[in-house]
Amino acid sequence: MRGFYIGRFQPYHNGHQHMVEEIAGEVDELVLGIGSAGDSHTRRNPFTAGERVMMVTKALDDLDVRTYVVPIEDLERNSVWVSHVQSMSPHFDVAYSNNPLVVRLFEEAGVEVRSSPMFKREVLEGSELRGRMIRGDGWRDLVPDEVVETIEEIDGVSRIRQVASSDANGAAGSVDTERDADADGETPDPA
Ligand SMILES: Nc1ncnc2c1ncn2[C@@H]1O[C@H](COP(=O)(O)OP(=O)(O)OP(=O)(O)O)[C@@H](O)[C@H]1O
Ligand SMILES: NC(=O)c1ccc[n+]([C@@H]2O[C@H](COP(=O)(O)O)[C@@H](O)[C@H]2O)c1
Repeated sequence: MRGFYIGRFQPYHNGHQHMVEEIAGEVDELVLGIGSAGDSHTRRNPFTAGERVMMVTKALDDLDVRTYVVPIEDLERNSVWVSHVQSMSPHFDVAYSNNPLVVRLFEEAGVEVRSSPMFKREVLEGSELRGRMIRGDGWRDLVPDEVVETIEEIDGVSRIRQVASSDANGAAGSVDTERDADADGETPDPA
């Protein structure tokens, strides 16, 4: 049986790794989708698809399950997104996600979906990690060692600080208003 798990992985952290280890116990092969693959160099999506491929490929090297890493760009239309995913991925039998929209879209398309409880979500959340990198607070213990290596190789902390501070919405310096601060085209939350 082949499973599919998609995330933005900005960055790939120990919550994702925990979920992958659980999935690995249920499937023979795993497709890891790198979501929002066209996005990079924003506060919410600082890393390129290639950099995220590197993070997850290295972090999954010791995993006992064959893994295929597939970058998947976003589409304007949610209604055809599952077909888009299927067109980019090896065939899969079950999708894993804790994202309510993703769960709904797969279920409506007739794909079996499995969810799992969030693992240490108070710290293992992408936005929390990005905030820690910007502020200079501890983040290295919250991601696999291979992700630390990749982020250091690409000078990722310096990048995320720069894109956060040069943000077009004038939210420079703010570390708590990521959605507002991001210049990636998302509609900001109302103040
Ligand atoms: N701590 C966690 N435990 C279990 N699943 C998680 C955890 N964090 C994220 N996930 C799940 O992994 C998938 C990919 O998540 P994603 O890449 O958006 O990470 P995130 O930590 O939620 O990041 P962000 O804050 O950037 O949105 C989603 O299904 C998400 O619900
Ligand atoms: N219409 C679309 O392009 C569409 C719909 C649902 C999810 N997605 C993507 O799937 C990924 C889901 O990952 P998260 O669970 O990490 O949010 C994200 O990259 C998200 O942008 C895209």
